[in-house]
Amino acid sequence: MTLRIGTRGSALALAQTGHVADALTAATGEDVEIVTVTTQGDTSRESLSTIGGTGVFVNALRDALLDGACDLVVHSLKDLPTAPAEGFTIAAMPMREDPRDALCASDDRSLDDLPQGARIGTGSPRRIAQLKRIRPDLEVVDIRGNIDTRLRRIDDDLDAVVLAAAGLTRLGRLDAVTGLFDLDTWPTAPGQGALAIECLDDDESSIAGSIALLDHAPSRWQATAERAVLRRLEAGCSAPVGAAAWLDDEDLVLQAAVYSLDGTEMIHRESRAEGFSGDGHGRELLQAADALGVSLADELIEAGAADLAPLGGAA
Ligand SMILES: NCc1[nH]cc(CCC(=O)O)c1CC(=O)O
Repeated sequence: MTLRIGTRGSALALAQTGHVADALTAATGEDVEIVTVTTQGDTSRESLSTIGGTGVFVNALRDALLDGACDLVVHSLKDLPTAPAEGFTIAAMPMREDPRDALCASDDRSLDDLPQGARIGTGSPRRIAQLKRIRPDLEVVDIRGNIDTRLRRIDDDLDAVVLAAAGLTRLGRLDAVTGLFDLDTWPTAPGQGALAIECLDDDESSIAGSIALLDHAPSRWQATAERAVLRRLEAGCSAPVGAAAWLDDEDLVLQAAVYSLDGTEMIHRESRAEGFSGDGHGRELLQAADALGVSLADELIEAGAADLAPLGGAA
């Protein structure tokens, strides 16, 4: 049997899918074929929000599954809405990459090295708020486009850009990184650095079982807790919300923050749950991770998170 993997055609998506293809071949011994799915988001010159937000990428890949054009698809988990999609299942979350954000500045400068008023590029409301919080003097410039396009702006018209370390790692562009932000002062997008491998939710097929060989339980626990925060807040992927979970021995630690868009206000909470051990892929630990995220989100709401910033809506 040949396993056909659907992917977007961006350099990042192809790099991610290449890793999944190699891992799948190694784990199953099956042949693997990569099917590039062109989405409206890749070809249209309209802005993403005009054509339906980041959902256009996800929907085009799901349509390819429904049409039978491929057997599985690879998403960046942070771009995947938290609402469960009927008829589809996330059959694996492989070992996650570094979830941190990275600074890429010209002349090897760190954030502290940047002069007053330096121009720094990002289009993410969360990153804008986090930057304004620690360096209110900087001029934040709204930028779009793929990772290479953004990196080219450094030395062109910007002093620096902020990007996910994971994307830079997967593209072999760690050379551009001049600083990394600590998760406890700079929690990133829920699920950042993780991949979701999705297929049809079909009991008759053995595909989900093959894909499940790539699942990495600790990555799934972390991502599940982080995404539960976003879901409970009813927040979209462009909300100024950061969440970061990690394992401290057998405790799952979760921190989350909600920011006002101008960065002047922040509500930050931390919580932990015990008993996350072994390579248990069982339901109970996933439910416990989800419950940890839900209760932390409730603490944020209790503290006034919904008044700080618009949480819902697409990009
Ligand atoms: N929203 C775009 C996007 N989706 C996934 C990544 C990077 C890889 C990842 O987080 O897994 C990026 C680029 C970025 O935020 O710098």
